[in-house]
Amino acid sequence: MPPEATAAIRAPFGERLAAARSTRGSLCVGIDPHPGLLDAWGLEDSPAGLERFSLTVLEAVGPVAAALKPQVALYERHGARGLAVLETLLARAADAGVLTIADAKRGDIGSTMQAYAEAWLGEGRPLAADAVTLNPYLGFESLRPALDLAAATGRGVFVLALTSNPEGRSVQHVGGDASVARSIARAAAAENAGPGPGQVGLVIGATVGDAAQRLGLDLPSLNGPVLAPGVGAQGAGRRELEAAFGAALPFVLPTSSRAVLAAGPDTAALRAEAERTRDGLA
Ligand SMILES: O=C(O)c1cc(=O)[nH]c(=O)n1[C@@H]1O[C@H](COP(=O)(O)O)[C@@H](O)[C@H]1O
Repeated sequence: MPPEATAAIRAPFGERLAAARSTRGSLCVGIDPHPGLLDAWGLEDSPAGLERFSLTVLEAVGPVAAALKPQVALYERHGARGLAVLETLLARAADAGVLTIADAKRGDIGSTMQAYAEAWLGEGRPLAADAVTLNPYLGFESLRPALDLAAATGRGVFVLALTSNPEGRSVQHVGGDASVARSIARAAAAENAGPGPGQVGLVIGATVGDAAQRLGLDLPSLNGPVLAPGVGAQGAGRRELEAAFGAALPFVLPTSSRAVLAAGPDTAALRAEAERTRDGLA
């Protein structure tokens, strides 16, 4: 057994997320250090600017969010030094008891997927977060190494089902009752068959309207969390979340990046904006 799959040293992700939501409320804040935001904060578009931005968000928003979701592309564009900043952010968040979801949207054939799983979920790996986003385009079962490693290490995954962008429909909605999105949701639910809240979540954008109901996704039987990006900059708010999820809203973790981040760099203003967003969606 590889070192990444040693016995879990933490409670299962589903339980840890539920605990964070009950104490800090149900908002995930994305850390997306776009060059324009760095500029608006008076920071350079450089690894140093990235680090200042990331640690400020952690300090200001960590205590009032269920989780933070760094978008890894914004770190990758700075190369090795950008990824070093991401490592620092993930380590500091872990020290502060703040859950992290690495938004990496990984997916590949099984042998390569094993390496992605180890990179983002493996015990002792520098980029391991509490959870990672996964892309099931190569087939849900291609994600098996990540599903198994998450279960073994008390970490989680969020599998793309209905994404917030309009182009997603051309793949995810196809097939009516036998849509790709529905098959992904069913496969995720099968992974969460235990008694506690499961560690396999779905990504369903807050902007998708009634697509989840129309395509027959049975979210209450998922027994896992639903990450719902699209709040704020992409136009969704409380009304759109209700339209998208209805009675399944308690399982949903609304997610906002740019709209909250724009309130910085002042930490008090940033925290107040995160709280205002969170409370406005509750
Ligand atoms: O997986 C994601 O986080 C994600 C899925 C999706 O369907 N739509 C979506 O916008 N996202 C991510 O969520 C973030 C949204 O950012 P804002 O539009 O600034 O709130 C970006 O990092 C996206 O990559």
